[in-house]
Amino acid sequence: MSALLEVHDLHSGYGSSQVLFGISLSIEVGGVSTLLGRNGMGKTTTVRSILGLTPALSGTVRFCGERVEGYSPDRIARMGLAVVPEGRQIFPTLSVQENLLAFAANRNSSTHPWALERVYALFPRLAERHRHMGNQLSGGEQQMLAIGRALMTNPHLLVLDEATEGLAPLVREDIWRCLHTLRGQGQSILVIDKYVQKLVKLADQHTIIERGQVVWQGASAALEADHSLWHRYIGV
Ligand SMILES: Nc1ncnc2c1ncn2[C@@H]1O[C@H](COP(=O)(O)OP(=O)(O)OP(=O)(O)O)[C@@H](O)[C@H]1O
Repeated sequence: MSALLEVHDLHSGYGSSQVLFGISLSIEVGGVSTLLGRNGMGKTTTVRSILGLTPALSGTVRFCGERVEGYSPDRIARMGLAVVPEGRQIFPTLSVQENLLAFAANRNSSTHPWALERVYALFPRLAERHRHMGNQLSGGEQQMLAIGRALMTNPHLLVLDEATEGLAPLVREDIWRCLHTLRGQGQSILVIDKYVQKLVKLADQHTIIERGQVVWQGASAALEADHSLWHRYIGV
């Protein structure tokens, strides 16, 4: 397998406040990886820096074999990097269907691209609500819509930042089920979340960060076996 995303020694921050101090991680094609750590440790900033929203101070970001630091967020997104951001950011005054169609594209040149029917099969709830406006949806439905909208771009890499945050346990289960399905279909995914118990079942590789630095990296079996890591760095 070849690396889809390779981040090397990334330093980044906001104005004079440096937040990342040398983050390195990589995701293989078809791989599922996580970024873990307590609140405020730099997970979202890492994603923002990969996407070009927060410019890197130094270090390299390679996506699909191309150096992308300095590229605009739009250009990186068009290369096939889709982020489901914290807070979902769906369009409140567009219907479910209009939200899904808003950015539809075939960015990974798939022979079996995502289309409305496929998203509705993954999330039957969205099919039932397809005429409802974004602002009429529950939190869980909004999250499903945000994931569906990202999939409609047919991304090489899907990044989920706290996708299960604030959701009821049953709805959370729905999101995990969907991510397992996507994994089975070969979708490369980077997940930021705090439910380690679920993540060790879903993902292959994990990166734990603390105060903007990588403190541990490894496979699911190693993370599952060492609960002291969970307590020390993730707070569970
Ligand atoms: N726009 C910003 N301007 C200045 N500082 C910021 C900004 N966004 C985040 N920070 C700071 O950067 C640090 C890392 O935040 P970040 O959001 O990356 O953490 P996180 O690990 O994703 O945590 P959370 O789960 O709380 O989102 C924090 O100290 C935060 O206060």
